[in-house]
Amino acid sequence: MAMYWSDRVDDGVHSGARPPRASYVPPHLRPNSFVDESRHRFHEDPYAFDTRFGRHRNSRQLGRGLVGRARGLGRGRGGRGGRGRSQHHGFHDPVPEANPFEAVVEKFDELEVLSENAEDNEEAINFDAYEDIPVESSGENVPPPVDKFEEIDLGKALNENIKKCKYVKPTPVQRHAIPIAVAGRDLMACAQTGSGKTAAFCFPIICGILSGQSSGSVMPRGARVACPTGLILSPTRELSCQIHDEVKKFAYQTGLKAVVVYGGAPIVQQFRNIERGVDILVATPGRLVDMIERDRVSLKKIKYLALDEADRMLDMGFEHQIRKIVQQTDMPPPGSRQTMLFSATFPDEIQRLASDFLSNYVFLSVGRVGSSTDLISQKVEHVEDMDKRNRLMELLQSQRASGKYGKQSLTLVFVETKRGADSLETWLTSNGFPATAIHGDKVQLERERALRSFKSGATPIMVATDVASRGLDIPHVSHVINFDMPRAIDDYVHRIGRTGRAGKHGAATAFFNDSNLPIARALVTLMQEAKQQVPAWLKECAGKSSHSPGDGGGGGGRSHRYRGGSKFGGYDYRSDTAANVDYSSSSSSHHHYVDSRAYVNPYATTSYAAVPYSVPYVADPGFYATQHGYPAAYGGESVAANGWD
Ligand SMILES: Nc1ncnc2c1ncn2[C@@H]1O[C@H](COP(=O)(O)OP(=O)(O)OP(=O)(O)O)[C@@H](O)[C@H]1O
Repeated sequence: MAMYWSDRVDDGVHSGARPPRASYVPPHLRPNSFVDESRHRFHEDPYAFDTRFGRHRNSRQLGRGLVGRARGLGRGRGGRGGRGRSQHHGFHDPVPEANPFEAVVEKFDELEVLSENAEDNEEAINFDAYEDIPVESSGENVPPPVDKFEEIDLGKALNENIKKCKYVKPTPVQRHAIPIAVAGRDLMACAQTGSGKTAAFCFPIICGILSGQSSGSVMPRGARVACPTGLILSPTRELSCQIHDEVKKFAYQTGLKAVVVYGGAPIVQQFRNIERGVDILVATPGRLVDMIERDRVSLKKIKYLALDEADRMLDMGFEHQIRKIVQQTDMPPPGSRQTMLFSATFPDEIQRLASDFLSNYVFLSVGRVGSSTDLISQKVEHVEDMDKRNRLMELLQSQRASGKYGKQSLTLVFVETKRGADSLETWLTSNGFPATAIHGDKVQLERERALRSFKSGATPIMVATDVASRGLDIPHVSHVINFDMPRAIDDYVHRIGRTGRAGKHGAATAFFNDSNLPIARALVTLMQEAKQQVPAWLKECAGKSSHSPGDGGGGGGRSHRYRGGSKFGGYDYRSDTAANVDYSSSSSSHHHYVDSRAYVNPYATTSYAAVPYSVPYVADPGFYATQHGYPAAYGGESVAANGWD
């Protein structure tokens, strides 16, 4: 008998004789009814992308049975600081879905699937785009990479789900990270945005729990404390929900239970969800701490801990909570659990902090740490603040004129402040451009509504603060506009990474003026690495900014980790002999690959020694913040208030 998704994953099913109230359906569980049934076409970028990656798409329509869904009823009241009364809207509650892959079909239909037979799909996705990415791994006895999922013993059920997801072969980060993690090693992995890091930590957790026959999901009758075996932490509610959806797909029909808990949603409902048992808990840190303090979650059985957006999780906004969760609870210590840290950016001072949580770990970087993918066509324009709206309007008008506007071509506009987001949304809408906005002052229902409206194309423009900058995997985002530049280059990398994902192309436009000078140098370097054309005026700005006092020479909060010179992979801070003299022992190894072809670069280690812009590590948690310009706060808003959960 077919197993229904809602039967397996305990998401807070309304039980008992009373029929469930029709409830608000969060976007993560809702199939996209707006998706055009005609063939999706690869979007074209506004800046004449290289079209060599374009492939013919299969005309076969994948089945898209309508999935039962409930209609939203209540409207959360708006208001600052989440003061709006939050009725029970069934946040991320279960919706009777026939099968999680029904909704997934649309998502994966985005991918270049050429044939129903997975075996024939070798070139289904644009893996060519990743072929020349340098890969570096370091640590003791690093397990070698694989070329196919079948080379790793992931178990029958997971393998079937991987096929259903149309993951024909692993992306480079998966190729390297999964064997390392499946071998039980701790891992710090850095890979470019949109390159498949989620699966890289989900597969080993699912496979490990299944093979270990752990039974965290079974709670004794009357027990109220949930004891998950796997814990995945992420910085935002939306990202946690997205990861939860991914885990559910990958763990479909395995018997594993995945639950998500996050702030802004009714905790009582989430208690009910975890009471039904949980193997893999996906959480935002604040809500998890709350649950631990109320003795409703115990971490004593944790065998797998993954931090997505790990550098964000360990910087000043979250470090305290993460330390509390990882070091001040009953969670087994490093060595007794397996810890995996993933991000597209990994400043070396954060690497140092992170090593507190790891044991004999492997450092893996796919591409240079903090680099952006060259699938994104980047453009920087000099625009004064007072001209930004007009310029934005021009860009949107030209997109509309060329047909690159609408539900198949979404535009994400990043601004610095929440107030700025609201005001730009209003202005765009009143000028005939349907827009929505997402930021941390909106109640969760409004955030989800905004995201849903954007994803569906009902409002093909979304104005966002950094709350939407990391991790979100939204199909059809073809253009990211940095209306306000971020203060740190890493934030720029994550923001533009909302486009150009999974081998697709995207475009990013940044409005730059003198107030952004501190980021100029890092921006130029980043663009040059990604083979982008850098305007001469920007190079001049970079020349000026490199001499700015206090920026360490690189600007953008990155100078101290921007190790010039090496063309290979990333940077494991342990390679810095000054930082870790023991590391250069003969038992450790340092591998460089170009893609999966083993390539040993004899000069790599020494190349790191040439650190032109290095500044000393300061054991001061405020240091990283200072580098990111946080103490001055974003326009008077604290980092936490900026929307991080
Ligand atoms: N092996 C694969 N084959 C096909 N598609 C894949 C594969 N792995 C991942 N994807 C798809 O690629 C997209 C990006 O993956 P994911 O969100 O995990 O990227 P990421 O590296 O975590 O990005 P970010 O740094 O922005 O968080 C997703 O839509 C995912 O389903």
